[in-house]
Amino acid sequence: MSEIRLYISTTEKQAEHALALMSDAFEEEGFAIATMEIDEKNDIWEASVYVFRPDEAEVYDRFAALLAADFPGIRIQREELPDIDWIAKSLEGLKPVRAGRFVVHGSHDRGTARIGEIAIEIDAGQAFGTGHHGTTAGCLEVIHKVMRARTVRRVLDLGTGSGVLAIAARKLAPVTVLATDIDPIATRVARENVRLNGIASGIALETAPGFHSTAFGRHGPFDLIIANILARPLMRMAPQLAAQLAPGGDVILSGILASQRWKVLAAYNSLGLRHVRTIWREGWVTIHLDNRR
Ligand SMILES: C[S@@+](CC[C@H](N)C(=O)[O-])C[C@H]1O[C@@H](n2cnc3c(N)ncnc32)[C@H](O)[C@@H]1O
Repeated sequence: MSEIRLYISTTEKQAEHALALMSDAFEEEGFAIATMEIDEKNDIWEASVYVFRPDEAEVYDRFAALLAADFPGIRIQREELPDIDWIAKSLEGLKPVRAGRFVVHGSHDRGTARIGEIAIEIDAGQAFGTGHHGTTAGCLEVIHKVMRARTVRRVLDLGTGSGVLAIAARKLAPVTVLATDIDPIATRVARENVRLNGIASGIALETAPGFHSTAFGRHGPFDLIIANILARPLMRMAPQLAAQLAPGGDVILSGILASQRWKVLAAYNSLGLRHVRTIWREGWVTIHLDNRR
């Protein structure tokens, strides 16, 4: 059955607002919603709800009613999506992913990087982080933005999974990285990936739940802390995370559903961290904060 995308064209700020309205109205009923950036330079975004044909008329009317007050006169557009070929779709999942300057690829796609891109090789395995998930890609994008803007020396990658983010930071600049995970399998896989990516030094791997390790004292404080975990542990660990941040440092948080972002932001704002940007990918948000005044 064909799927239909109903969408509006907005600015980034408006897309955020539309998504909040849409998540209240549609998400509980199982309709997928999303925002995506269309044109970074001109700040053009789209906010979409996905429906199957039998629901289209009803969802269209509800979408129009939802937008009437805050987006008067906005045009709801429609795109019919082709029927999905699931085999092709599953192979697509193995294709290289581009985010920031990084291209994350499997071993079957070696040599895929274009001039100026940084290749990271990760095969799908027992640890999270091939780059295909919106949270990983969001983190990669913000890592690139932060490290392009200023000199970073010490990085913490909390919940490293496959090690993809630690590898990205180390490949981008001569930083030292402490990469930790609660799961010993993840730290083993990350160690293999570090080696596979030709990184001989600069990344220390440690198995630890949250901040329960002496490694933090040895390697911190950090100029950049990246934690792609989940909203609840991120809120719970906010005081320890903030305590590990060097003055003038940056924090990248992900694993947060769009509807949870305000609570996470509040937890970190109350510790003196300031919101810099939010990246939206497939219903997940990546939040960038800093402690510069
Ligand atoms: C969503 S994955 C992120 C992996 C990778 N950093 C990425 O961005 O693709 C979250 C990882 O955090 C780890 N994790 C979950 N809770 C943790 C905790 N309290 N302390 C350390 N690691 C944790 C999980 O084992 C998992 O490998």
